[in-house]
Amino acid sequence: MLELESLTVAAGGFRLHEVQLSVAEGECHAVLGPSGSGKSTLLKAVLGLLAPERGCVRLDGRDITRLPVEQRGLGYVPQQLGLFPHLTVRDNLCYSARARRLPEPQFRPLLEKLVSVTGIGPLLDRFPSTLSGGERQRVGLVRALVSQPRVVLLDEPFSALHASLRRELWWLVRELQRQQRLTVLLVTHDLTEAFYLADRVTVLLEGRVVQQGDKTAVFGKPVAPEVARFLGVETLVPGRVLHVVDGLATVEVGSGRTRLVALAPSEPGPHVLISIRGEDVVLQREEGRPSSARNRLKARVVSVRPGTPLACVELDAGFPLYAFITGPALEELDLRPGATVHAHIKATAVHLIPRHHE
Ligand SMILES: Nc1ncnc2c1ncn2[C@@H]1O[C@H](COP(=O)(O)OP(=O)(O)OP(=O)(O)O)[C@@H](O)[C@H]1O
Repeated sequence: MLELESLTVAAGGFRLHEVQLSVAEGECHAVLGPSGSGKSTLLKAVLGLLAPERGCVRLDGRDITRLPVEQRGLGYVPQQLGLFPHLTVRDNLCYSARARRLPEPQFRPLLEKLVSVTGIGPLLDRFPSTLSGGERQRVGLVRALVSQPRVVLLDEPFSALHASLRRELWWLVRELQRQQRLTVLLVTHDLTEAFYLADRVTVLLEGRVVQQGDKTAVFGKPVAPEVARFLGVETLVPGRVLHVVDGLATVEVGSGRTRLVALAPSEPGPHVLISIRGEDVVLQREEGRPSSARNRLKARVVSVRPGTPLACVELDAGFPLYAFITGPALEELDLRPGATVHAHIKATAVHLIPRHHE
């Protein structure tokens, strides 16, 4: 298990504050946050490239905070991939395994498998400077995994790859996690990647942990408006809780003409921010179709933004509401600006973020 306790790190004028984080064996933990929030600084401190001001890093209960990088037993795929320019791809790949004195028969089968899955076989005799960004990323990933570290730190490892290869490598990482109980600490901008790969996530904003937990809970129930915005929640409107009965809250939206039913907020208090993910809004052209959704709103289409795989439909439901639907559904429903639709939203998909300042 990898544990960070009250880790405080300074990098120039920037400071990462009191980070508390633990990754269980075989688990993938994603650190998410906007550019400049301190994600790479966090990884560098775990790896030993930056000395923390306070706090500690433990691996299986052992304090490794002051150990040199090479003695920590961590695999690392940095953003700047750090491949040795004077070594061929093949020698780069074998370097860390040999440095860890792994006998060839022990890493050869895994190396061959990784080379084949990532498609870097034709690159083995080339030098890093001749590779494209995506090729370098694949080589960097294979190099980190082939030395069979128990914990691997990945800093935006798939960002230069096209979508299909990226997904294939997600599969690979997941498979290695299952087979070898590989523990992964992943830094990414890509929310889909985090959702696919991670078991738990930490959201960093301006050097502080603002939310941490199971990925479904964090994505579904952001604790603060900034987290909701960062996690791509489209609908965020102020509301007022009118009453709570049996765990269900009735909320007045915006100016008060529309009401929604939601799960009760985590803290009492009337003022909330209502957060609804676009994927959770189901659209119908005709009224009266059976539905288990507690919220059924008549709305007008304001605009349609095509996209792959989901289009974004902006609606006026008495408040600005955004729905994500697939291309075929968009055609089937023939949604154009001005059209009337019915938006169905389950109470469990309406999340209320407490607001303290009113
Ligand atoms: N050595 C340094 N000197 C000065 N500022 C630094 C130094 N290292 C990092 N910073 C600053 O610290 C902040 C956090 O940097 P960091 O690389 O950790 O962010 P990040 O969340 O990984 O960003 P990105 O997603 O853009 O990679 C940034 O504002 C960066 O400019």
